Amino acid sequence: METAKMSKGIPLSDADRTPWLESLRDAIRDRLDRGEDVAVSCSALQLRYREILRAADRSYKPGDYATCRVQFVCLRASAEVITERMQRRSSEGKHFMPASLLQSQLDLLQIDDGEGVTEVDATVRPGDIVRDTVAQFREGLASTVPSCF
Ligand SMILES: Nc1ncnc2c1ncn2[C@@H]1O[C@H](COP(=O)(O)OP(=O)(O)OP(=O)(O)O)[C@@H](O)[C@H]1O
Ligand SMILES: O=C(O)[C@H](O)[C@@H](O)[C@H](O)[C@H](O)CO
Repeated sequence: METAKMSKGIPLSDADRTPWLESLRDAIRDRLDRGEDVAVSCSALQLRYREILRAADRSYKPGDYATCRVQFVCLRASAEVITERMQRRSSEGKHFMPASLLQSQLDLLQIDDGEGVTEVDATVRPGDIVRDTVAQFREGLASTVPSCF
């Protein structure tokens, strides 16, 4: 239903997104409960959406972003780069989402300093994006561990 709406160029509402975010939260919680790590790729444009996903960590206290087991990476690219990628993808008939919806997504995107979202350049090759992401996480973790040497 949501994909039909988007393919007509209509942005989703919070009511459309909430059940999807809650089911993702439950899937993440299942993995965490089993002691597994998991990486999920989804659109979590707003703080309130990310708070739903952070609740996958049963110990999460709202606002305590740094200690939450759910951490976010924002893949950054300019509107021009994203538009070009989306147009290529929809012209190949590979995706339901038209490039005309991009502006509505950028209007919603909210990443505040202090929330601790890791930002990574998404214009490089996919393998380099992964490498940069891992490096940034390592740096973040290293800064929380006191040096013994
Ligand atoms: N690092 C990259 N370099 C070049 N092209 C890329 C890169 N990452 C993604 N693309 C291309 O951009 C388009 C969109 O990429 P992708 O499917 O990863 O976006 P997404 O926003 O995660 O997906 P979705 O819209 O389904 O959430 C695809 O056609 C993909 O091939
Ligand atoms: O919340 C939303 O509006 C949707 O999740 C969209 O962001 C798309 O489904 C996603 O980007 C895939 O193209």
